[in-house]
Amino acid sequence: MSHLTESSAWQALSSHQPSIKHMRELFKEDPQRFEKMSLKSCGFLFDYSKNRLDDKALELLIELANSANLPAKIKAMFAGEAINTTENRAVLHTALRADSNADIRVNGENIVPEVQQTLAKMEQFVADVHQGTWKGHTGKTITDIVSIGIGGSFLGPKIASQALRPFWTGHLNCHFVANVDATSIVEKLKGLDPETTLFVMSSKSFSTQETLTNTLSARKWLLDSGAEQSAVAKHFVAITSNVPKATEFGIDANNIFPMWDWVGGRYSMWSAIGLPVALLIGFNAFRELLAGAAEMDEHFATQPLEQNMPVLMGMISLWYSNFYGSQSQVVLTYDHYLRGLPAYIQQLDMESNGKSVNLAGDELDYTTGPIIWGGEGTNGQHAYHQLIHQGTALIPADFIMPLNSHNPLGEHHAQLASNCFGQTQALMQGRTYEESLAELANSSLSDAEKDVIAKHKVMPGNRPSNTILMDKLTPKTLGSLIALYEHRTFVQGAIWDINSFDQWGVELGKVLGVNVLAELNPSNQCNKFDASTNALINCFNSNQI
Ligand SMILES: O=P(O)(O)OC[C@H]1O[C@H](O)[C@H](O)[C@@H](O)[C@@H]1O
Repeated sequence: MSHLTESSAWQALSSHQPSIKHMRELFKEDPQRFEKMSLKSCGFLFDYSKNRLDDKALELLIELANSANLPAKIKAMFAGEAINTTENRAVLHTALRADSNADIRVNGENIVPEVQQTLAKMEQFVADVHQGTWKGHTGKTITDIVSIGIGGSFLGPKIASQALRPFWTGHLNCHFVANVDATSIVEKLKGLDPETTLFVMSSKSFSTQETLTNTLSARKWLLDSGAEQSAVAKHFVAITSNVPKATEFGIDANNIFPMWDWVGGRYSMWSAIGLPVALLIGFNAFRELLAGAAEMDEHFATQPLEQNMPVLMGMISLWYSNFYGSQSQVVLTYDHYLRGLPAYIQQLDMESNGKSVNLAGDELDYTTGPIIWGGEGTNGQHAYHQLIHQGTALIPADFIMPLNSHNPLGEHHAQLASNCFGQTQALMQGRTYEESLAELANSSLSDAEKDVIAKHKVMPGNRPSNTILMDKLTPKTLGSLIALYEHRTFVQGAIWDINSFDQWGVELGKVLGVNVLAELNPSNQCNKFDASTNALINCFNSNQI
């Protein structure tokens, strides 16, 4: 038994869980349930009343958070302590959106001035590109940005650009290349003009195979168009923490935007990794994005645990993972512009909390990160909501929706909202056998047939959901929303005593992939590895199924 599962709060939660009534009963018993289990802050209404929680469970979850020293761990992160213990690094994505007068030290040095200098460099660059001061090698204004990056160097800018489409200034179009599959870059370059295309190469390590390969192909595309080598300086900029490797690669030193090792890749869109977003929406709007995140930081750092949105979201999610055996959780965005957000949260949370040893390196005796997935509503209702309503798995859901659409059109938004709210209600209350049978009362079925069909129509309900509403999707609310999920992830990692900020699990596949690559050529009959891998390699080499 670990320190966590031995704790009195954990034990109390475990013994209390079976006594919690069906949500239908909880709502019947307490007309004030919504008032007691909802929160307004940072422009959000956070409704957590449709959860399998009573007052006692909530109280014990907060007690568990305190017994895990969550308040002290939150302070340690904001203070720049090396909480990423396996890499001996601070975790300071919050510093990227901190006030310019803040004093946040890493190894005794205040890092805020360099963050501000980089923001200023970004702002000037955005202005130069927008105003045509920055031109291509033939003197033409830039029309298209091609962002090359993967993982945390891709998904943040990608989904933020998509979410903030109504805020694009109109100066530029943007294309994202991530996968090493040539189809990605070939399709994205189709129809682009080498004279007016700017490549933004994003790689914290400057050693990611996919990104380097795509950048080499992009450079070849430019030079094959007849451009001189000197043209590269006008069509490539880079964001990296590895400046020497970037200059060695041929990126002009003046075109390199720094980032730092105290920013994790999946937490980096607030840094110069967010340059594609700033180029699309303008720098003032990018500052709004940062301000939204900063507001959530302030909330997270100052609010008592029981009034703290990321803490409540994190603890409620943990409640289902550790006390209901829930293996996956779903994020449902009832907004087409937010259709990419579930994938972003998936990367953020699963790469952070997909761990199985604690900070000391000991195997854990409890579940950690859930499988995060999701998509846009109402599409999911026609795809996977059946399982969420009537499947055997318990899948807690987050519903996210703005009150106001950027595209008000007749009944559309009211119908979207009615679906969002109707789904959370159906998940909560379900449909009893008696209700199902009553619905069949006038059917021509026999009594025996009605009995069977009614059983198939029963929906257990008691399926939990959080609902997050905002006035409108803007750079500010998007910033607060993403920061909310960053801190939710932090909360869970802190309780589970794991390192949410390294990712040792992604390395082996890459190393083995390099060994396989060395065996891929038509004349080679590989027998170096296991029978399966050898066979796959030889099938590829022979180009024959
Ligand atoms: O930004 P880069 O150094 O190119 O890394 C890109 C991505 O690759 C790695 O595999 C990590 O899993 C990600 O956290 C990272 O964002």
